[in-house]
Amino acid sequence: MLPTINFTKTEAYKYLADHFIAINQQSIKDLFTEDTERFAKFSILFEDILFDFSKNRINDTTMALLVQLARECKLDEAIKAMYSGEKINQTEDRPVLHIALRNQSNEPILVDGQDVMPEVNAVLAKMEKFSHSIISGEWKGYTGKAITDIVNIGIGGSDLGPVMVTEALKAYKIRLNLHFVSNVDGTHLAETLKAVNPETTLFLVASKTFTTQETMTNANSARDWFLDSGAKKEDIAKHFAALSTNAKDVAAFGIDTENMFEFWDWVGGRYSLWSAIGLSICLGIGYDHFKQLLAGAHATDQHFKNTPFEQNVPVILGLLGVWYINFFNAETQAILPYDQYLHRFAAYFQQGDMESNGKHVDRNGNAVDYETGPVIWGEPGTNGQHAFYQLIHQGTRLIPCDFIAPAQSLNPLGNHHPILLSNFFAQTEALMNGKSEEEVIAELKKAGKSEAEIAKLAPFKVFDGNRPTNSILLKKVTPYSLGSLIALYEHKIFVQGIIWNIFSFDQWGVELGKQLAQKIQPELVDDKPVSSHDSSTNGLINQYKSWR
Ligand SMILES: O=P(O)(O)OC[C@H]1O[C@@H](O)[C@H](O)[C@@H](O)[C@@H]1O
Repeated sequence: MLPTINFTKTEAYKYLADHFIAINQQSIKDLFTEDTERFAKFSILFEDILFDFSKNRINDTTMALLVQLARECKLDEAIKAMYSGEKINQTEDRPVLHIALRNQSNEPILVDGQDVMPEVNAVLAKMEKFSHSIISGEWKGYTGKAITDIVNIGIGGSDLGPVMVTEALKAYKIRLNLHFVSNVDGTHLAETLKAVNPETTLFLVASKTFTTQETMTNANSARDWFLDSGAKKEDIAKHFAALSTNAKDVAAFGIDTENMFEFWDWVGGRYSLWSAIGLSICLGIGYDHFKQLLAGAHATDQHFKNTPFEQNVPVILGLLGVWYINFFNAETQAILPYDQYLHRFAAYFQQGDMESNGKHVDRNGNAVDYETGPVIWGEPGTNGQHAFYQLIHQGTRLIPCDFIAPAQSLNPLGNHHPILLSNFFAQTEALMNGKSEEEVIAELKKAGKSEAEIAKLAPFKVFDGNRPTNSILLKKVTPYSLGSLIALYEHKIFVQGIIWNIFSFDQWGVELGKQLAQKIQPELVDDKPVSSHDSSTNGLINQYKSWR
């Protein structure tokens, strides 16, 4: 059982509330002037990842109190409970064990007294064998040709992780072309099918439950398309595989259970890229690289489990988020990767974070009276700079930002990378320092502006600064470092869920819309006007019927 402490009633929270008043008067810039050790103090080198959190609105007291908060909320007990396979996903009565999927130490992890590692390793071995035979061309399609294209059909956690990782590691691609179909909008599948040949395509139907409407609709249409191409029913075995926990429905769909890659109900959808759901990753970059991804995540798992909170990257990331959300009233968190390959990183953690911590009922079943999970958003730099950074620099809202960049480029083209990185360094400096009125006036004078022009323009050119950022500098994007980075963010979400006293591993909030859609679908079959809803929904449905 997880602790059920209301963090706003802790001693640390009370101290933090007082401390906030003091720190709110101070600028990060001044904090740097006061403390020459600040960078050394507030940065952590974890393997090949430098995590610099010194450009935050914190000092020694803040960090000590935040750590005290984590202790009072019994974060240590919660971490132990997760790692030992306790059923901490209490509303679904399941353990939360994505750490087992990458447990390279092979130390037993028990669920109901049974070690899960042999099963985990057996599926990994099956993935290894299968991906080798597809990549090598040994596996043949129904006309005897090698597979050239993989189409992963899945949605949510059965799509976003593999998409993000295969994009991030595109430089490691071996030979297969990867496609991802998630949206039930027929356009997604239709456009994908235009680009592939049924004789050389392997479909992966990725669904934990194997009941998700969008995925099953896309999978059925893909199967029809395949059979319409002249293939026979028995050829499905050569062109369809399933990644699922539901063997019964996989067999009913017509997929040979030999081609089923299993995982378990203790793997949350949004934490499943490490499981059989990662098969598209194996096929794209090869099993050895997939193993490296798992090894990187395992290193983070060890760090999270064994490192004192003061030096623990996910703990600090999580606590800083709490600091801004619950004391500074920040509503959003930006994730800004300065790496084109990481262009889906923020989108991936939109599900990871918002589906986990977008909750308003605490672990006692009571509505909370404080804010919980933030809105996660972001785009790769420098594109974001030319789009929404205006608001981050001069808008009215405080937006904590995570800047992420690799020191080494995988495409060292001319001077592109130094230009990219100079922007990465400049932005966090600018957000912290801002530009004072005196500086603006001096600049305008130098540019030869008149007194009147200066008075008119100066207010618009001032930057308040004092806007907090984390910088995460990776040596290089590799399968290993990416695995570590993803796991850092996963555990950050866990930390925040524990502090906010919410359940991070269920997702009841996605059900209502699904239920209503199921009810509406039969109402769309004929042209009769509907009157069973509110006037807006009736009006929209009836207009749709008259236009289609
Ligand atoms: O893998 P499945 O069972 O098809 O589920 C896909 C997604 O379905 C959504 O409804 C859930 O909110 C996600 O968490 C999940 O990842």
